[in-house]
Amino acid sequence: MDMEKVNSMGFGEFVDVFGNVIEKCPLVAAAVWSQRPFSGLEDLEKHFFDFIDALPRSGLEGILRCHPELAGRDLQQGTLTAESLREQSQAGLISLDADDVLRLQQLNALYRKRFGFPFVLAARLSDRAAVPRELARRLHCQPESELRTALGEVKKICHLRLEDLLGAGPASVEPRRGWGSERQQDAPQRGLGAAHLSPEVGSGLEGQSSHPHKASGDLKQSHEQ
Ligand SMILES: NC(=O)N[C@H]1NC(=O)NC1=O
Repeated sequence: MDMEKVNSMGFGEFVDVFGNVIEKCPLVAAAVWSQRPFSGLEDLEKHFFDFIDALPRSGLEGILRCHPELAGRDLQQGTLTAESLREQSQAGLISLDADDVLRLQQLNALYRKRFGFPFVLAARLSDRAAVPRELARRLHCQPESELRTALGEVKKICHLRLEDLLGAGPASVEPRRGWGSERQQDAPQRGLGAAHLSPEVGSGLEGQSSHPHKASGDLKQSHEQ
């Protein structure tokens, strides 16, 4: 999809296509539509980020609270959005054994209790070993810096989803200003999770979106890339 096409979209189509680049927050896309035309992906992305950055703290926390836990209840119940399912599967989180799921759920619960919002991490930039490690590390961070780190992850997820939608090729994530102070070294192996998917699990996932927005390429496709 090129920018000409994006700039020609009516409100409804734009929100249909971009409504989930911020997980379960189509309001952000609805607001960004008014800012068109966009000169390119970076410009489009900047409008999403500017909207987020202008939110009061309650709005920032609200955005974080719209995210499903990693390897959490939505995954067990099949109620993840298509995008989130794809990301969690790429990180290998859909094929954890029971002990690993339990450990992650315990860490997620501790994190939510401490900070009041779920642990958010760009799963596609991580893997099944790094996720619990990073979660355990961030549990000890100060609330204010943790809020910033989590929002930085929301922006990384947004960036990758926009790249998927705009066909910008294999998504790259260079650290950018405003993405928070999170470490990069725990997040090197994109796509690693595919290796952990059994064919049955992988093929069973494609129709599982609970979300009306288009998946950013189906799971199978992403495994074949
Ligand atoms: N909790 C959390 O980080 N969820 C998000 N991360 C990601 O990559 N996709 C999500 O839904």
